[in-house]
Amino acid sequence: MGASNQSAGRRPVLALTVGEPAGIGPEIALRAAWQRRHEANCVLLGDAAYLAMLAHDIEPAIRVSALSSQAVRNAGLPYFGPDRLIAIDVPLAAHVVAGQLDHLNGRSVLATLDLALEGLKAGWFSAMVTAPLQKSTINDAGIAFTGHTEYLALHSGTEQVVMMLAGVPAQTLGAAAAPALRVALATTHLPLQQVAAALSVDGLLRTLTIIDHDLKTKFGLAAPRILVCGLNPHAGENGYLGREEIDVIAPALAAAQAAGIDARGPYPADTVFQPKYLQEADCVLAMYHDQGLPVLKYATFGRGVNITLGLPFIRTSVDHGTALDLAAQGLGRADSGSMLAAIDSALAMIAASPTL
Ligand SMILES: NC(=O)C1=CN([C@@H]2O[C@H](COP(=O)(O)OP(=O)(O)OC[C@H]3O[C@@H](n4cnc5c(N)ncnc54)[C@H](O)[C@@H]3O)[C@@H](O)[C@H]2O)C=CC1
Ligand SMILES: NCC(=O)COP(=O)(O)O
Repeated sequence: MGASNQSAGRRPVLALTVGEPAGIGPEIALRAAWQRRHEANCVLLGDAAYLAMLAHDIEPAIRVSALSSQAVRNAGLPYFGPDRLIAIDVPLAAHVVAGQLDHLNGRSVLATLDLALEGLKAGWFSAMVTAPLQKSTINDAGIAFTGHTEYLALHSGTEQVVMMLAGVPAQTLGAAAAPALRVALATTHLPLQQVAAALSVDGLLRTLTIIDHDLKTKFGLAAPRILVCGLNPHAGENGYLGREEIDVIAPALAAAQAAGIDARGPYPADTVFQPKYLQEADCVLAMYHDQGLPVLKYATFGRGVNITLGLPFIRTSVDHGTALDLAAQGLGRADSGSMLAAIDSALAMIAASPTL
């Protein structure tokens, strides 16, 4: 999957799904794609007429040319220069009111992901970058959906993937070779009550194997160092505050170490995010969503990137959601920084893994 469509000298082609139409996704996708038009050929996947209208309102200089998906299927994706953005039309069912969700548009949002998957398989795109969607709207449209991460795994036939967010913390911004904070998750969008039961020795070993493999192949790290959090307070306090560290996490770590993976722990989650530990690490593996992501967002919000490891193609995304509150206030409120970072990360990963 993901055969490269690059020719010498051409900009990498990225599929940009524009996300929930009533949120800030279409605006930040247009702004970021235009800002990076000399570095990447960002092909927007969304309602082309809506995107052209929005582009004009953002900045009249932004030109959007529409293509139908059938035309691309028939003749391939034509190469365009940086004087315009391309939108492959995925029509919406209902008129968009900024800030107001409409479940009638849920299927169209999902269809943009399907088109990106099709295009990655067909070699139209080298990577996909996703703007935020509203998970509840897709469920309201009658389709069970927990997130891009799970959907892309399922629809690319990938048994297990790993969600990882990365960003450069504010205090090291601007420093030469500032190290990124990377936080991966052992479980993704799961009710908290189900987290402990979802952890297993085999599952954690697979997670550590995917992180180790992808940090080597997509990030160019020769020997990734992974610090692993415990699940319970004080990493279980020798079993007095829970046994998952003893029964599940430590055996998974031993198996990973035996396989040559530099994974250490389990560390109490409330101590591992100190500079003393982080400077010895390339990634921290948290056991669940709200154990790891608040730390990452506190340190890097607005510049962070969400990356799905383990997929047979490159997928990056923003570190934030649909921000309906901002969308409702009109254009120009949302920060496109994370979308730019998601594009830049995808480009860096393409450069680090040209065979993908
Ligand atoms: N990759 C994705 O598709 C993601 C989707 N979501 C979805 O987004 C929806 C809303 O989630 P919330 O928890 O409300 O988080 P949110 O990130 O949409 O909003 C939280 C706060 O951050 C602000 N904010 C978010 N993005 C911003 C930006 N680019 N510039 C300036 N301010 C920004 C918002 O105005 C709000 O005050 C949910 O349905 C959630 O599932 C959430 C995270 C990622
Ligand atoms: N908090 C991260 C998040 O919700 C993103 O999920 P996904 O849609 O990228 O799977």
